[in-house]
Amino acid sequence: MSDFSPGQRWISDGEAELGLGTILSCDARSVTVLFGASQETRTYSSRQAPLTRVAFGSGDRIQSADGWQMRVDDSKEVGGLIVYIGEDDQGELTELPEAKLADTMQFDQARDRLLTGQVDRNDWFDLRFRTLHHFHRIEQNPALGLAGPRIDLIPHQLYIADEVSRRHAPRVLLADEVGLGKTIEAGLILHRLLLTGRAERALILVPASLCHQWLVELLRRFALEVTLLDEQQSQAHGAANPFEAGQLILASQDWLFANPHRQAQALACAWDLLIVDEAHHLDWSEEQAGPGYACVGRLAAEIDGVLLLTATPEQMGLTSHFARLRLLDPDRYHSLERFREEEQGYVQVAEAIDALERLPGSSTGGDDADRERVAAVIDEPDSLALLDTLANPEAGDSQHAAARSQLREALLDRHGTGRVMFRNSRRHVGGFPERRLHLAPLALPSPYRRVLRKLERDEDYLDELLIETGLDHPDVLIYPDAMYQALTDDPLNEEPWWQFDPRVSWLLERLADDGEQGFANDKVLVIAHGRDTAQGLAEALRVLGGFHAPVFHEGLSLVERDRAAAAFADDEDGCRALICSEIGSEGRNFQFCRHLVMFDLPQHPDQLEQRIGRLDRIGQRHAIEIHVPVLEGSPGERLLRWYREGMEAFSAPHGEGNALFDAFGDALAEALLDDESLDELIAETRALFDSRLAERDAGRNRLLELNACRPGRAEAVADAIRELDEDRALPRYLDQALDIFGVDGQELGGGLLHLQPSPQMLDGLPGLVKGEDGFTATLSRSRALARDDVQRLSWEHPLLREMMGRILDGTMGNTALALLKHPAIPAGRIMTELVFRTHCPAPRRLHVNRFLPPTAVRVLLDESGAVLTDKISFTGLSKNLQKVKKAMARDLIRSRHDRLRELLTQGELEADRELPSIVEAAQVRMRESLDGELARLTALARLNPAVREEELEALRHERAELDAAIDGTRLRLDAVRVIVTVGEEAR
Ligand SMILES: Nc1ncnc2c1ncn2[C@@H]1O[C@H](COP(=O)(O)OP(=O)(O)OP(=O)(O)O)[C@@H](O)[C@H]1O
Repeated sequence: MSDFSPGQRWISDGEAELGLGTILSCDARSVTVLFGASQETRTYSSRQAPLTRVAFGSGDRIQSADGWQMRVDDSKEVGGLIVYIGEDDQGELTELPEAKLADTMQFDQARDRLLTGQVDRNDWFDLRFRTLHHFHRIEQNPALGLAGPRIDLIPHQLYIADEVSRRHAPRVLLADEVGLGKTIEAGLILHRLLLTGRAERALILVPASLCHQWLVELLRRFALEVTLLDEQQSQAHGAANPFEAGQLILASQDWLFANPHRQAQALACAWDLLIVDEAHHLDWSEEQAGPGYACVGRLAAEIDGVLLLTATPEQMGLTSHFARLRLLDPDRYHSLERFREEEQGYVQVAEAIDALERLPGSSTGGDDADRERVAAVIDEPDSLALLDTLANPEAGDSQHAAARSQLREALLDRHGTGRVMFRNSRRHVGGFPERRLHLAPLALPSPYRRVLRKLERDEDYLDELLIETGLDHPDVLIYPDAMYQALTDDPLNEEPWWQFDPRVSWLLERLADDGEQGFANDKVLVIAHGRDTAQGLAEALRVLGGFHAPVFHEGLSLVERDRAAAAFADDEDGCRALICSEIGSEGRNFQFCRHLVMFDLPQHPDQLEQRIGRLDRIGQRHAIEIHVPVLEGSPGERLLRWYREGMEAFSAPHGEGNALFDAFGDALAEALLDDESLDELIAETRALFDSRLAERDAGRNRLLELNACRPGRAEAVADAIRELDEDRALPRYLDQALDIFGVDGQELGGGLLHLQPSPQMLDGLPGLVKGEDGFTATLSRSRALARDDVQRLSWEHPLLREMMGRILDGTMGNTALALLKHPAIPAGRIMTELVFRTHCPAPRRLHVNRFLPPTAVRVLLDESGAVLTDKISFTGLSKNLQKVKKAMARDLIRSRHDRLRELLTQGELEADRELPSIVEAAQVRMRESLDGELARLTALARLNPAVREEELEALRHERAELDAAIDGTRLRLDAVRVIVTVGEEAR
């Protein structure tokens, strides 16, 4: 057709991704086009070629094949070809023939796509606008990143996760008591940082025995897929750095700490977050740092965000505890001496915080006393000013509340372990099951008795025994089976310990007993201190009772351990008993079981608590039955007395185990053979225990508790999550998005939905692969919690994030044309509905999205250019629109090309009017946040000379950079819909 001539530039309607095409040849029948950017040539029938002529107009930016750019002012036609006239990058007036346009020119901007006739479906445009609207709304929701995971809303966890993940580079010790959900807290923090784009890469280091559990929890609860790395996997990467194999790497501490080469590789990668579980094993002393501490120390020096998890932070002693805090915040924890002194002052600070709650009021006596209590612990001018505000009756309630909360924060932050450590205890969280102790006194068998009597008679024999057995003191006393085994000269001919040890026959009886305290119909977890004991016991049950129980100890491979744990967890065919060694079971979740047998006792009270913590965890629905077989007259029995009478170790966690062990551990070892010294020791232990409890309630722990969960804030987060859970827009959006992406959703009843890819599905989506079965999901949190096989759909689910991301990052729905029938508007008029989006280019490390998420500005113009935005809402308009065939849409656009171009330019000016208020609001948010942080550091610097000036400077610099970045925000056209009015006859 005569429309075509060689050298003209056209674009394919159906394959816009081919780029800008050039007509090579044409005649009456066919036209051949070369698409230079994709090296493709296409020949079409001249009469029906799906091509649109590319013609730019005034204001458009175009690129030349030589790389320079031009803003078009005008154009002329020379021999059927367009020549553009405008200013180049240097502001010089110049000409550019269309043949010289860059083949690679992108037509992904809404403006270009529209003007070149590329229109998407009307419902895509609709979805795009709604996506932008919801994305902006959700990005700003205070619960973002905490609402998606499949967890129960437990206040102390939500508070910690929210508080920590708001921080720029969180570095904290999560130290809740065993089983209160530290893994969940760490998962929530990680999830939020990833979702908000403030972290991309995380390294998670956990004991080998917990690798699989972490892997499963992160996937099942947080929909996070992590890469589990071990030596074998690493070797498969050859010379490449295996830590680059994924964004989220999970690795065993045992492996990494022992492997300097792999440590160097881990250090060579960029990470945003380091998570270290069971961090009490990172020990440090002034003479020497353990290998774990050294490795984590090096990583923590490089990585901005660090989460250390431990239920028993002081298990390795106060010095190690302090060293771990220093690793997190070297500025705050610069001197052990000072740290110790500070701890003495905590009672006063805790009292001051309680007094703060009672302020303000008139100047009556009681209030004065409270004010003095607060004044006694502060001397910084900012805090004094806050106290003055509280004392000022003229200040309103909200000013009082704000001053109180800031002062509280300052006190918690500057005194005590405030910002760095979070420790919740069952005592103040509440709602945990009762613990019941059942003792089974058993006669001491003669092979054990013989040795013990000799030890009691002959003081020197202990040294001989230690040499002979190679065991440590007091292990040799409290683990008689190990002692016996070590003394056995000829293991083949002498009977094994389990043949005569009455604890074995007792256990077998219990396993067969179907009474209330028997285990015939129940699961039981058996923990023994040593791995050899655990193995021997399993053999004994098999040989003597035909009872099969898997063993779980540190010597097993990961797979073997996981297999054992899975066999135990299995409700249907699983085994009833699992035998664990001390270290092997740490951190594991066994709350589906209520019976715990302590086959022997550990030496350290924190280990005792770790044992009970396997069962006493969130999710435990029964009272916990703790069974201890006791060999009468043995050191083990004396140890039991120390635990029970000295510190009530079996009734509830008290967190004083390490202090008591530090004070009396040595004396205890001596008293294990002597009842008289034991009585004295128990009395002393009890006295210290009682006094520490009293002190704790007033001082350090009171401060920790105040800091670890602030109920008001926790409730606010939970409310925000519930609001998202109940968001009625979600099912509507989901319906529309699934339909457009080609996913079939089938209601299964009971709030369940089965999602299945349809043959038309647009590419693969998370969990959905064409030709494969999909997955079952629910919007309900409680249903998802009740059923492991059902996924929970939320705004944060990967499927929704992916669909939203594809829409917002791509061109999908950024142009449309629709018809509007309206009796009051003459037919043939056009309206343009323009959607602009804020763009704030800034380095990623600034996380500018926290203050300014992509924000939409909608402008609706009628043909005359009148602004109708406020008169006709998006929804009001949208529901009255009708779709139109693409070819007709292209013709309509072609026919109104020039007017559309003018309207687009006018729309830009209209939208720009909105920009200053958007920028200003973001600036206010940014300043509130950073100025607070700056004030905190400045105040800390006054108390703590180790806070470096460079650090304050860095923060000031960040504030300045953010300020400039936010100021540089521009609006860009994100999508445009042309609306053409039609008369009633078109109906
Ligand atoms: N909010 C929650 N919703 C549902 N389950 C939870 C929640 N919090 C914790 N749990 C479950 O309770 C158990 C204990 O949680 P978690 O493992 O996080 O505790 P922990 O403090 O890390 O324990 P440990 O001190 O033994 O390492 C886990 O099985 C976990 O899945």
